[in-house]
This record gives sequence, C-alpha cells and structure tokens, in this order.
Amino acid sequence: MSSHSKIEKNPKFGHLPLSTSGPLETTLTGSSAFTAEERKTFKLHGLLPPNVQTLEEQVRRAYEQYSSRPTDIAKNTFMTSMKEQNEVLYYRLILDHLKEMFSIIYTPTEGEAIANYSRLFRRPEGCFLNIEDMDRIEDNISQWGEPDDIDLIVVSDGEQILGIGDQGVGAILISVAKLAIYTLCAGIHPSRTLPVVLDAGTNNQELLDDNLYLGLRQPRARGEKYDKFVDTFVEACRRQYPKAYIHFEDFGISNARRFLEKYQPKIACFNDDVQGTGAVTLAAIMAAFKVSGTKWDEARFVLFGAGTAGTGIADQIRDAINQETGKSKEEAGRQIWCVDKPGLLLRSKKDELSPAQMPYARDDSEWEGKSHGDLLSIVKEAKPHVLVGTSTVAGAFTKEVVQEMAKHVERPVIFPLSNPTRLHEAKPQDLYNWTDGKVLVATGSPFPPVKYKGEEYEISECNNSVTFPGIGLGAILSRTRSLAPSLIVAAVKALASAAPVVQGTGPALLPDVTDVREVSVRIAKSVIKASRDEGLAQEKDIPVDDAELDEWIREQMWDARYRPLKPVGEEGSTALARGEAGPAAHRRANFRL
Ligand SMILES: NC(=O)C1=CN([C@@H]2O[C@H](COP(=O)(O)OP(=O)(O)OC[C@H]3O[C@@H](n4cnc5c(N)ncnc54)[C@H](O)[C@@H]3O)[C@@H](O)[C@H]2O)C=CC1
Ligand SMILES: CC(=O)C(=O)O
Ligand SMILES: [Mg+2]
Repeated sequence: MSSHSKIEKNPKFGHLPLSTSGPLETTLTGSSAFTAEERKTFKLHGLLPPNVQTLEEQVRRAYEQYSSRPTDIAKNTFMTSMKEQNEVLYYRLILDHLKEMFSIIYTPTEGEAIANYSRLFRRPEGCFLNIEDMDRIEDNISQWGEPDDIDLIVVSDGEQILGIGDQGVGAILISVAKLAIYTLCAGIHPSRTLPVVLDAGTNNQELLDDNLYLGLRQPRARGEKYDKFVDTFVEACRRQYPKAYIHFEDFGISNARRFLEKYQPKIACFNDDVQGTGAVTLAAIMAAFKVSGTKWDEARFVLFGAGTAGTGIADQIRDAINQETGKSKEEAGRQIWCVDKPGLLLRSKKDELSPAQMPYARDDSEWEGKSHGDLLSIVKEAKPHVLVGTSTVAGAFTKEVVQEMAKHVERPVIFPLSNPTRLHEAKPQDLYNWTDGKVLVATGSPFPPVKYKGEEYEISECNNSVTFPGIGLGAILSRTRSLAPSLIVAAVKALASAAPVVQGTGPALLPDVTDVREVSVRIAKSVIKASRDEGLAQEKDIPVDDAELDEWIREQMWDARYRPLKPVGEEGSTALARGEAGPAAHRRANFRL
C-alpha cells in the first residue's frame, strides 16, 4: 500500500511548503462519505451502505455516539478510536465542539488516559524508541517517511507528565495529544507530524509492578547513557527529517532545560513547559496589567513552584521587565520571589539550587529575622501583584494567603497553573469569594464560569496550548534554523495584543480556545517576521506584504474536510476508513495486531 500527500503548486504562490488542498493520491478505502464516483473508482459498492453522506451528517452521528459515553475517560477512549478510523471526521467533530471537547482530548482527561495507558491500550500510535535499542533508533525513525515528509516531531520521555509525574511509556499520549492541538489550533497537517516517546525506563513503582505495563520494566536511566539516547534521537531526526521542528514535552526537571540550552542554538526546537508556559503566562500578565494599571517597574511577582515551568515563567517576566523598564536583568530579577519546597530561594542555599533557579535566589540579608519558609510569610513580606502556581500542590493558595495578598494590591493577579484540574493551587470560585470579586484569574486547565453576586465570569485558560501551536506554525512555515529567544518575544507580543477582551461580564486575560486558530495566525505571522529579520528563515518565498503573508499562512493551514481522492493503483489495498492520507497515516494504518 502507498499513500501520501504531495507537495503541490498553488496557483498564486507556486510552491507551498505544506500541502492542504488538491487531490490526494490514495489506495485507502471505506466510509459512508465516499461519493458515487469514488465508490466506482475504488470498487466500494457492496462494502458500504448505499446512502452517501456528507461530513456534516457523519459529525452529527459521531457526536451522538460521543455524547452517549458515560464518563470523560470513556469519551476520550471513543475519540482515540475515532482518530484511528477516520482522522478527518475526528478533527471536524472536535473543531465543531472545540470548547466542549478540549478537556477530553487534552488536560485534564488526557492525564487520566496517560496514567492508564497500558490498561486502555488498543493500538500503538506513534514512534516508540527505547534506550536498550539505541542502534535501531535511526532505522525506526526512518520508517515514518521520506526526508521531506515530516514537519513536526513532538517527543517526551515521560518523566514529568503534566503534574502527575513519571508515566514511562504512556508519555506517547502526551506527544499525540500535543500534536492534535497543533492540528486543531494551528492547522498543522496531521500526516506531516510524528509523535515519539523515548522510553528510558521508569521510576514509577506502580508501573514497574504492573504486569500489563507496556514499557521497559527497569529504573529510569540517567547520566551518559541517557544523554546519548537523547542525542542519538536528535541526530537521527536531523538526518532523516532535516526540516522538522522538534518540540520537547514533559521531560523531568533535571533534563528539560539542559536539553533546551544544548539544542536551541543548533536546531529548530522548543521546550513547551519552559518556553510555551512562560510565553502564555507573560501574555496573560500583560493583559491583567492593562486592566489593573500595574506598572512594570513596580510590579512584584511571587512564583510558587520553581521547577521547569516556574523558572520558564520567571525568565519571561524578568526579560519583560528588562525590556519595558530598561532595568538590567539582574535588577529585574529582584522583582521576582521564587518559592520551592524548602521555601524562598536563598543565595545561602546555592548548592541546592539548579542553574535555572540561581538568578532568582534572594540575598539572605533581605530576610534576616523574617520568616521565609512558608508562602503566607513570603506574601506578607513581598506584597506581590502577581501570584503564580506551578507546584502541583493542590490548594496551596489558601484563603489566608489570598486575603493577605488582597490587602496590599487592588486587583490581585492569581494564576493557579498546576495540571490536571485536581492539582490547581486554588479554585477560581474561591478566589472570587475571598477577594470580593477583585481577583484577575487564569487557570492551567479549563474551569466552568464562576458565579459571583449574580453574575457569571468566564475563566481564562492559561495553558501553553494557547501559544505552542502558533509558534510551531511560524517556525515550520519559515523553516527557521533555530527558535531564537526573539522569536518567542514576538509570539508573546502577538498574543498579548489579542487580550484583554471583554467577554460577558469580565475581562478575559487570554483569547478563548474557540478563537485560538485566529490567534495562531497572528502568532505565526510575528514568528515568521522575526525569523526573517534575524536571518534565520530558510524558506525563500515568504511574502513581504502583510496581507499576502496572512493569506500565505492561511493557505497552508490544514482544515478538516474531505479532499478529492485519486487512486495510485496498487494491488492488495485493504479497506480502511476514509481519512487524511499521508506517510504517518500510512505507517499507522499498516500496523497488524
Ligand atoms: N498551565 C500550563 O500551561 C502548564 C502547567 N504546568 C503544570 O505545572 C506543574 C509543574 O510542572 P513542571 O514545572 O513541569 O514540574 P517540575 O517538577 O519541574 O516543577 C514543580 C516544582 O514544584 C516544586 N514543589 C513541589 N512541592 C512544593 C511545595 N510544597 N512547595 C513549593 N514548591 C513545591 C518542586 O520542587 C518543583 O521544583 C504541573 O502541574 C504542570 O502540569 C506545566 C507546564 C505548563
Ligand atoms: C500543559 C502542560 O504542558 C503541562 O501541564 O505540562
Ligand atoms: Mg507539559
């Protein structure tokens, strides 16, 4: 069997890096939406009931089936099967019910699916690499297509999945979910992507003891062997898919930033937890300050949980203060108080701090005679305008802490960002109640609207899913050689310019998920321009004119609709659902279990 989406000539732009229109060559067969002509061409009569349906009718039926599933995890499993059967229908169904389904295919429900991966498993989806088979990495990677076929690789080693820790091989599902978000929110062609898990073992005893666990049953590798594993993977990607942009997701605290610093200058890569989270949080803070009138030179920030995400956020805030006020980065860092397990980060504890935490360690002399071991004491002293949680400590923002903060600032900005929902540092409803409705809040996972004094307030979702799709789209279309920090700054500015918007009764600090496709265009445009200005863009045909650039981006965004099909005429094709055909789809379809 062979099927692939060809790179086409567009009448206006000529060659386009991504193909999103025109007929697909395919041998794939099946689905009630095949036209009468296609049924004839592909000899489908007798394999299908006679009524030809539209995609809209299929969506209606699929939505009824979805709605009949009794629990969120059952809905998630249904959607996983749907994706296997018909990718176009899967994406159309979600796009038509984006707000409702986002939390089913992404956080929080995807976290549950990942934790139960080896029990819910039906079919493998993605590329499984393991540390004991290092010699085979290049070969395994090469099976997913020709060098031009893959634009985007999402990879995780599963050590710190969302806030639920080490999930071993189940991490494949975070790579799969992030890629689905790329397609939904930025129109990245689903067949030109590759989800990867790097299985280096696991330290999750429950998984090691589970005889159904599908990953390597051994402790997580560290040190030289582990680094060689990641290096071998990156080098194999560079050789096999030289144009692909690599997104690192949910690596552990000791590795995430280390690899970002190692690879960022050399290749087009991105760490979502460090950079994506930092970018979306900064944009939400900028929007909040437009509402509260807080000035950057006086703003104070307490960041609770100074790990991968927390220090990524700290860096973005520090750089924003530096840009907005002209203060040095060192001076800017003094407006930020980072708190971790032992309390405030202090210089005297430097041996216990990571390199990412070091710039934020406070001088001990500032805190002589003052308590700095708990959040309440730190809030009392620092009097922050902004309090962000990336600690995985549910309920850490207590009534006392929040009310202490509200004593010192008119509009406390509070972002409990730990996922999944059950780990949030506070619930938005409580934050409203405790601050007389003055809080400006955004959360890591979706929350229903808050009811306060007879009004309803939408809660903005401050999740890196608002930023990474647009950044990725910009990086891919410009074929940026690397994602320099200035490209992230460009993305933040584009996002911040889209908020706040007045939504119902209150200001939304970030655009709603239903607008995120438009937001992605905006972000991608900024990233592409920045890449070109920095001399990093390898794509030669980027339009100079703004309106044309907009059109050029939109032309290359994949949408969930059926494209005409034409046969490639190979013998022996099997009956498969009608979906998008491409090399990755072909590999998925070819599994025999
Ligand atoms: N909303 C969003 O877009 C994102 C949210 N997150 C969430 O942030 C959380 C943290 O993720 P990562 O930074 O990747 O994990 P991490 O493990 O790198 O960082 C967590 C940090 O919290 C600290 N911590 C743990 N208990 C604490 C306590 N009692 N007091 C103070 N600090 C404590 C840990 O020592 C660690 O430094 C997760 O729940 C994750 O889902 C992460 C990335 C994006
Ligand atoms: C959203 C995300 O990337 C996380 O919670 O890890
Ligand atoms: Mg993550």
